[in-house]
Amino acid sequence: MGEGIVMALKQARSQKAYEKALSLMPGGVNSPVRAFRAVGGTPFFADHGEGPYLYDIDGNRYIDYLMSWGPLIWGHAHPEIVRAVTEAAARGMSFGVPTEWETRMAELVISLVPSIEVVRMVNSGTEATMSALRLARAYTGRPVIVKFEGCYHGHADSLLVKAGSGVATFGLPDSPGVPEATAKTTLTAPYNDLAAVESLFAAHGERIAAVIVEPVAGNMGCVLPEPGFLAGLRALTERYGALLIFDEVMTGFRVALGGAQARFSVRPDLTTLGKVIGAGMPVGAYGGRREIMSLIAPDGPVYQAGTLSGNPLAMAAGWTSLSMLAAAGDALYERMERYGQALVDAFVALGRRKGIPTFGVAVGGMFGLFFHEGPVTDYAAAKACDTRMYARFFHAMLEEGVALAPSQLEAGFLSAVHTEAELAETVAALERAFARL
Ligand SMILES: Cc1ncc(COP(=O)(O)O)c(C=O)c1O
Ligand SMILES: NCC(=O)CCC(=O)O
Repeated sequence: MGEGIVMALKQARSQKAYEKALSLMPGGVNSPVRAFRAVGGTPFFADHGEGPYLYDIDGNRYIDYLMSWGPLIWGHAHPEIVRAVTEAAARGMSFGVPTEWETRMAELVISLVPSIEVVRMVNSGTEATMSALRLARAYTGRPVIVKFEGCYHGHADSLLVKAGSGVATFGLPDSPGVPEATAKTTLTAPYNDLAAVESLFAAHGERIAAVIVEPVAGNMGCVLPEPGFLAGLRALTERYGALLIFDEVMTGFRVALGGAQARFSVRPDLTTLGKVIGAGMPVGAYGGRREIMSLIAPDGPVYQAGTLSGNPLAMAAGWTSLSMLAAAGDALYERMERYGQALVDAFVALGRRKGIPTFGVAVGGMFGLFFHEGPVTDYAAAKACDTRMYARFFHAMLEEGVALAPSQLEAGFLSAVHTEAELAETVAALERAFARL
């Protein structure tokens, strides 16, 4: 560490908590990316959150841009959402018979997401993408899936191939335990490379069930689709009779109220949702054209089920959050993007001043900060970033009271409750952090 004021973090309690957790859980965590392996050091343990702030068990306060990896678009413990969940809980945690919450939620999701006519709730993004693939394979009668290098769609077998996020962070491009026969049914192409997808179709067109894509990639940092990329995928899938699946687990209700499909005006056949849809409760969903969704049991033969799917607490949280987003409208997304762009601009300018290559992207409530001269348009570029510099930067920012994702290959998230005050504080923190890099 160089010059500058270092506000040393108190860590004794988190360290103790982590040591105990390490003996009881793989890596001490319930999801690998929480273990800080990409940036080193001890993960801090959350005590509570309030609005844009996260407090750890040692009493440190952070302006939070991790936001539980995306779901918390209304910040921590938003009073309206807390009230909705508490009221629902008092009436019963789960019933195993339908509730009207589920219908209200379906109605709202369908009204907000342009391509969704019928929707099924599940409990995670992983379940959503896994189910959408099964449906696409059943609908087309074809086995093969096309995905993009560096995109992460959860941990279903078919999708753990050249995946981003923790899979990339930990260097596990092809996870042991995925049968070779399954991995072989997944073909990959570089993100933003339409010609590569065209070649895959030319060679395997009659066997390809679907192309699944993050319409803005958020699991190799934050990477925008180049103009024409999504529309090109739409045209190619149509030409070859394959389905186009937008994995909007991260982008849904985040890059625009109607998701990336609204923002970029491309209609997929199926959409997967997660994160924001549950406002912090475990929720995912998949939906699309009625004709395709009618194959799902009990209407059709494609089986997919869940004891806790459409859980009343989760629906109450999600419905309240989405209703508030609908009321806030486009202005909210414009404001979040303005804040994101201001962070990116400050990051890039500071890098330039110090001769450190920097690049960034802001889109709706999502942003990416790269130690790379840019542009970052695919996984090859994302992987070429200076991850050691990111690790130093991450810790410097933590010491300045700002929590970012603990890996270069992840996106950052804004919320509706981050204000000009947090923005100004974050820019000041960036300045002090860069002084120490
Ligand atoms: C685009 C995308 N799809 C799917 C998933 C998987 O969602 P979950 O972690 O809820 O299973 C994630 C994130 O984890 C994601 O970012
Ligand atoms: N961008 C990657 C994720 O959101 C994953 C979070 C997790 O696996 O815990």
